[in-house]
Amino acid sequence: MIEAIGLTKRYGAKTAVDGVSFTVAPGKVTGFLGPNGAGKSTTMRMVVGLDRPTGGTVTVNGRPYAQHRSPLREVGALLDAKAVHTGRSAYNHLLAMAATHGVATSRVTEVIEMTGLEPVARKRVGGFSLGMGQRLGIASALLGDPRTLILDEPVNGLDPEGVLWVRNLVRYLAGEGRTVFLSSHLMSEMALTADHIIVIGRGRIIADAPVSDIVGRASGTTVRVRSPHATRLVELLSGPGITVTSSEPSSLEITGTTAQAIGETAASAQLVLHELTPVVSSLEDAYMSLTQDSVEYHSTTTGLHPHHLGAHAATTTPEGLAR
Ligand SMILES: Nc1ncnc2c1ncn2[C@@H]1O[C@H](COP(=O)(O)OP(=O)(O)OP(=O)(O)O)[C@@H](O)[C@H]1O
Repeated sequence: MIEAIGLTKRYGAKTAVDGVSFTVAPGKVTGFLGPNGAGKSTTMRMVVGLDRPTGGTVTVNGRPYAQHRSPLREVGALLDAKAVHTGRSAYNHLLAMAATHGVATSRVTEVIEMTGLEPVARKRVGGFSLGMGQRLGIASALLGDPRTLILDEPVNGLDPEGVLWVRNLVRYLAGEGRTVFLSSHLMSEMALTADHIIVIGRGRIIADAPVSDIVGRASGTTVRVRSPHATRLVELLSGPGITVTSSEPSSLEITGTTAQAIGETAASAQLVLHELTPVVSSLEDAYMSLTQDSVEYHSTTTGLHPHHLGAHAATTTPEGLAR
C-alpha cells in the first residue's frame, strides 16, 4: 500500500509535483500514466526516499520508506535501468545487493530465473542492451521479495515478447496480493496491464479510477452525424453543453447529447440522416482528451484525432474525471 498526501516537489521555480494525494492498493496493478515531464518519476523517487518532498507526505506499507528496517524487503523499485553501469556480472551485482541487504544467495538464482537472465547472468552488466538492463532492474526490484513494487517505465526498450513478459509478471505479482505501481506514458499498454489508473499531468492528478471507468466516462460523449441538412440540424440542436465540430459540410461530430436525441430531433424536423454513430472512445482517446491540456510541449504530430482538437469544450473535462 502506498499513500501520498499533498505530495509536492519544487525545483527552484519549477513545481514538478503539485500537491498530489493518492492511494495505491494491494492486490492490483495500478498504472501511473502521464505525458513526458508530468511528474511520474519525481513522484516515484519521493516514494522511495530518493527525492525529499517540498511538502506533503508519502508512506509505503504505513511508514515513510526510510523508516523501514529492511526497505528492500518492503519495496522493490526499478527507477532508472541505466543507473547500473558496472563491470560486474549481473549475477555478482545481484549477489552484492543480496549480501548488503541480508537476502539469501539462493534468491539471486531465483530472480535470475524469473527474469530470464540466465543466458547473460555471467556477462558484464556494462555491455547489456536496454532490454537486458530492464530485466536486471526488475530482478533487483524483486530480490527482497517485497510486498510493494514500484516500476518506472518497465517496458521501455523491451521487445514485444519482453513487454508481454512484464505484463504477465506484474499481473502475477498483484495476484499474489502485492502492491504494484508502474508508470508509463503509453495508455495502450496500461489498458492491457493495469486494473486501476492514476493519470498525472503537469504535476497534478487528473484522473484516479478503474480502467473501465476511465473509458466508460469518456466514451459515448461524441456522436458522428452525416446529413445533407447538417446546417439546419446544428441550428435545432444548439443548446448549453452541446459542442459541434465539422470537418466537412455534411459531416458533424457532436458532443453533449445522445444519438437517440439527435435522431429524434432530425425525425421531427424531417431531416434526412446518412449516418448517426456514437463514437466509443478507446482508452487512448480517453487519455488524449484527459491530458491534452497538460502536455508540456505540444508537437505538431501529437497523434491527436481531429475531433479532439475541435471538441475541446466537450462536457467531459479532466476535472470531471478526477476523484
Ligand atoms: N532535478 C531536477 N531539477 C529540475 N527540474 C526537474 C528535475 N527533475 C525533474 N524536473 C522537472 O520536473 C518535471 C517532472 O519531471 P519527471 O521526470 O518527474 O516527469 P515524468 O512524468 O517522469 O516524465 P518522463 O516520462 O519524461 O520521465 C519536468 O518538468 C522536469 O523537467
